[in-house]
Amino acid sequence: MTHPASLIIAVDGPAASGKGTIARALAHRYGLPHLDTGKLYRATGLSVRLSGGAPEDADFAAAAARGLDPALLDDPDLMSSENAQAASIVSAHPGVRAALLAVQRAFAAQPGGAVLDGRDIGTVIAPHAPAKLFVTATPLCRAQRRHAELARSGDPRNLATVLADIEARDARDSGRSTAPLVRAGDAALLDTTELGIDAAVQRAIALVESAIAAGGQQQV
Ligand SMILES: Nc1ncnc2c1ncn2[C@@H]1O[C@H](COP(=O)(O)OP(=O)(O)O)[C@@H](O)[C@H]1O
Ligand SMILES: Nc1ccn([C@@H]2O[C@H](COP(=O)(O)OP(=O)(O)O)[C@@H](O)[C@H]2O)c(=O)n1
Repeated sequence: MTHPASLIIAVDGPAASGKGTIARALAHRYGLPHLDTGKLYRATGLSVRLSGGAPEDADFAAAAARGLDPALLDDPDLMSSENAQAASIVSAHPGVRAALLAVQRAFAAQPGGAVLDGRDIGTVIAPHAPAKLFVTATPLCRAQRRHAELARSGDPRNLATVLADIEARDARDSGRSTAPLVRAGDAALLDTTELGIDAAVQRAIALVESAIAAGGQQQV
């Protein structure tokens, strides 16, 4: 199939649903740059923690987001469980989201297009993206995946703790008033609970191809 000259693919979903895995595979498939937007919120949470601030402090967190040091994106603590909770708390502050908006919109608007994954790509960052996926899986399935991933990195948390962490984050991400985690009305739903990685990626490609066939060019 011929593809539009510029293609933006928005991939949203809850923690450990497989959205990052799918977004990376789509970026490879279509030769597009990829942005894991969760890392921006994780870096903001980490910055607040390293400065001794509280993630609940909206002004402190917004200042951290405005002055983000790109080196934090490579910090070993970025992907830790503690930092995931901090990211979820700082991400609910409107000032944090406002500070991180421009860089994400600019990434989406680059010539040729891009793949972005997060919570609000299809609703806020790139609402006119022609291809949108909402990736999900049951909480237990997501906890099992994240538990295995954390165990590989040496994190000793048990499955029940990982599940509780994921449910707390889901509730916070879905319940916040600014840019909550919600499926865009025009996003295709992709439940990966019963799908392995290869099957999930193939399904994602099929959904993107359908969206391209139905849509065409787009603006951010
Ligand atoms: N369909 C799948 N089946 C099994 N494991 C998966 C699947 N998709 C992703 N994973 C694994 O689950 C973990 C979380 O996936 P990831 O893509 O990082 O999720 P997210 O970006 O939604 O947090 C990773 O270890 C990844 O390899
Ligand atoms: N576009 C985004 C991406 C992440 N986030 C927040 O950042 C946290 C970490 O995101 P992440 O994508 O790295 O988390 P995982 O899904 O990989 O566990 C999430 O729990 C959200 O609170 C957000 O609010 N908006």
